[in-house]
Amino acid sequence: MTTEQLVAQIHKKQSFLCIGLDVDLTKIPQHLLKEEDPIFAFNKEIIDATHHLCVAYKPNTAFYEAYGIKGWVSLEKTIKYLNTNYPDIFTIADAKRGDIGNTSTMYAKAFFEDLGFDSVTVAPYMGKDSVEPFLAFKDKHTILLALTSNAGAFDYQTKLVDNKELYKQVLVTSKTYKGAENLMYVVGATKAEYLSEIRQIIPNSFLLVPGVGAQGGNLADVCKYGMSSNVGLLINSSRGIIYASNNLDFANAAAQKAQDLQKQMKIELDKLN
Ligand SMILES: O=c1ccn([C@@H]2O[C@H](COP(=O)(O)O)[C@@H](O)[C@H]2O)c(=O)[nH]1
Repeated sequence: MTTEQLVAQIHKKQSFLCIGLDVDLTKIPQHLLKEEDPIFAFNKEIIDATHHLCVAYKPNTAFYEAYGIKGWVSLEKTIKYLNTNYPDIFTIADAKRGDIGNTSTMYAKAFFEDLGFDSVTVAPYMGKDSVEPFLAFKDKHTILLALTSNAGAFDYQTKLVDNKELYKQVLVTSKTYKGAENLMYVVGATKAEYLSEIRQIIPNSFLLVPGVGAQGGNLADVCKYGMSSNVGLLINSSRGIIYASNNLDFANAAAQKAQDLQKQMKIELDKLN
């Protein structure tokens, strides 16, 4: 999917919500455990109930890898289900990969070609030759970790390197990479106060913003400081939506939570006009 197509979907749905599919078998409704593939059964119901309220889904691969080969099969079924039934949805493999060049190429093939995701999250710390292999794929997006939502973000990301915070070095340097037009960046909703300065460096790049809901980030603050003229935001909520209920009504409860966020997003989008 191109960035222009993503922006068009945001305006059509009046939403820049990304729903995180972080499936933990200890948290899903018990009746689904009788299904042959409980993870996929859960995802399918969540997706069918919420697809009209969001523009993106983000399975975090850790939640699938934790279940071994069965988990990987559930991930594959989930992305195929999305691509077949909801081709206008932007898909994010939250895998936080990155390695020496030939290995990064294999990661990119795995997520873009084999699984068919639109984007993958990548850690920037092995540098240019670890990121550019992902950028070589047409109409696929590489989402670099810039300033993450967790407390440990302050361990390294805000430290000065050549008189500039490391996360700013990541933003400035990555803009020079071949294929940089397909870069997006992760900035935590818990770091909203940094967004004005981030926007001075990358005025129009899309930001994937996790950390609203369970982690305490505030949607209005993210929009106030982080929204660009092309919207430029995908705000993610995982636990706050998918675990709204663990009863039979779980998918409706998830849709209600998603709608609450979508309504707030509509108000923010109206301010752009
Ligand atoms: O800085 C980051 C980068 C990634 N994440 C991931 O996003 C979701 C957040 O889940 P919630 O349940 O909405 O808190 C999860 O997959 C994280 O691994 C992040 O939180 N912060």
